[in-house]
Amino acid sequence: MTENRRPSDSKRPESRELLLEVTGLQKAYGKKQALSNVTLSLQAGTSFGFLGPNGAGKSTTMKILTGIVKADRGSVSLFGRDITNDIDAVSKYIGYVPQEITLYEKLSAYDNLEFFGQAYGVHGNELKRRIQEILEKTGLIDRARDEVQTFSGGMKRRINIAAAMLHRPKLLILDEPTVGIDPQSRNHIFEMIRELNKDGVTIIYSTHYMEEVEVLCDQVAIMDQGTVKASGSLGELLEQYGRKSIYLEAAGLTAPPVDPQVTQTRKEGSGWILDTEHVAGVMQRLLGTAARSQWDVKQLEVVRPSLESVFLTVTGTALRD
Ligand SMILES: Nc1ncnc2c1ncn2[C@@H]1O[C@H](COP(=O)(O)OP(=O)(O)OP(=O)(O)O)[C@@H](O)[C@H]1O
Repeated sequence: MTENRRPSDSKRPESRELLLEVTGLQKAYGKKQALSNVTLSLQAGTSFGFLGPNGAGKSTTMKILTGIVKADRGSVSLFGRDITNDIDAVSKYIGYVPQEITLYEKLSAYDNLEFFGQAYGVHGNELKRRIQEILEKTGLIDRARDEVQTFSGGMKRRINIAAAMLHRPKLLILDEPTVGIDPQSRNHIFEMIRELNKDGVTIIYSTHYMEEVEVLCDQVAIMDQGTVKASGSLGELLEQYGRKSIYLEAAGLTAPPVDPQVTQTRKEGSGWILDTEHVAGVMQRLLGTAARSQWDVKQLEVVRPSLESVFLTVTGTALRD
């Protein structure tokens, strides 16, 4: 994992322009209802994490946003304009990095970028300049003339992201871009995304890795079984759904202490996790009991709510199930 930098909550969404509005999307593949009702809105400049297990419907939603898949119902508008059947607006304003790498293996990185740039309507010296600039951001400028088939999966992915950026889209959609790639490429990809976002590009980033959302995104939607179960800033989700708990480890404590304000307990390592909405009161009573009962306390601390616990509360299952 790269450095633990989290985008600040000070980028208040309400001060931004509404970029994307998705309302009531439904999609079935035969009998399989992939999306039952997807509604979300996105402010310009957001780095938006789309979190959910395999099969939740993330890719289908992204494909509808990019016009690759047609929704059975619902609408998508960009800057207030309905883009459901407006392929020109989609290709002008949106860059899409699909889950599968789409590059020509026998072409060099440079030639691939030239091809995709032209396909997006960028030509001549302007295209050359943008390719040079984007290659520098990928960290692969030294490999520009090498065939893509000699690249690692992560290097290909970096070029794939670059290809989606040459027409300078306002919104970049990335579908699980770090699956199966090396840590070095992952760090590069994170840096590329952060830099793009800093330059004002809105990001939609789909993943089933919570830690990626935690370090990369300021807004999150949790998706499960074809709907958005919860969305908001990371801080809002942690506040609303995160389980607050206390970790207690004491020598010889073979069962968790009983407290009326502890809702759930579970073993973790050599100690116990005690979930509670009343951290201060429970903590105080635990300290009292520990002193009276002469527990040999090794560790007693408040555990910060995690996105993992938010996911558990919202969906009823752990993401890694
Ligand atoms: N072309 C298709 N034909 C039939 N079923 C499909 C098709 N594409 C997706 N599905 C089904 O629709 C549901 C949602 O899939 P989708 O790929 O959108 O989920 P996801 O959250 O992106 O998952 P993953 O992380 O595996 O990509 C799944 O049950 C999937 O099997």
